Amino acid sequence: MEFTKMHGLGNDFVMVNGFNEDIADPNQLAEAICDRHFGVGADGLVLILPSKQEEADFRMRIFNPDGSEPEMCGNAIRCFGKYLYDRDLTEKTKIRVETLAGIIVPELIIEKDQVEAVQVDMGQPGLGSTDIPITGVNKDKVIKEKLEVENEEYEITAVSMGNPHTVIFVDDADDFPVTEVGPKIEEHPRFPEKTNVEFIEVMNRSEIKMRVWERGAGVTLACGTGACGSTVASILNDYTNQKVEVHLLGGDLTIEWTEDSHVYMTGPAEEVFVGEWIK
Ligand SMILES: N[C@H](CCC[C@H](N)C(=O)O)C(=O)O
Repeated sequence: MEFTKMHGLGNDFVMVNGFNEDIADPNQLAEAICDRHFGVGADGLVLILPSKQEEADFRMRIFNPDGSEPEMCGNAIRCFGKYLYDRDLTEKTKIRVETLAGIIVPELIIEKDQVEAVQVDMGQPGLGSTDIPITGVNKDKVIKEKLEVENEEYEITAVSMGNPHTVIFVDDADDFPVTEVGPKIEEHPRFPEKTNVEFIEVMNRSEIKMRVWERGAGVTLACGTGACGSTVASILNDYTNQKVEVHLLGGDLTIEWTEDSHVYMTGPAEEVFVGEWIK
């Protein structure tokens, strides 16, 4: 099976063209191929598929290294758009992609016939407790909610980008024990679908620093939906303006959200190599 290795700010993916390859058990394949010692190694498996919906051009399915299938992936959808353009699978530069989070629209920014960057309409965030979902609270915005984690209490703001994000504001993101606290919140019983966990240091009203523990993946160098959710959370708490530079371990994303409208994410997408999976 041919695959293409791509990444968005070091959040890396094995891309497989579902038009040419028949994948019988993508959950199992994701676990095997994402393994960094016994497989290719990646933060996710991404399938390029024909859309089942009239109003979409293609369909994207994403699988975490633990085999789970999340609703969306921001860094992957930028890679998805570049993949299609570079292989002449579309002439469009604004592509409508069917996902479990709805139709998401990457727009390719082309310079000298190269994909310089990708701006993505990530849709509207879900703010209510049932959107996340989170139990034990019933509000249309989950802001400064108390979460008991073993003998600690955290103040969280929860936002859905189709997938769940639990945002905690901290004084020093570099210094925070992400690998210790992240999994306890990911698996917390108040999250029926588990959750991604973002730790945010507000630098000023237009910059935040983000560290992330991803649902089904653990620490990653970048998380696109997480950067969107964290920006929405920062605006809801009036810590930042509507356009924010998000500084991640792998680089920077520009996120913009005007209340009651869509979230827009802009960032790079890179292709690293093509390979053949023989297992
Ligand atoms: N692990 C995430 C999916 C990948 C999201 C992230 N890699 C991104 O760029 O949005 C989840 O289970 O919701």
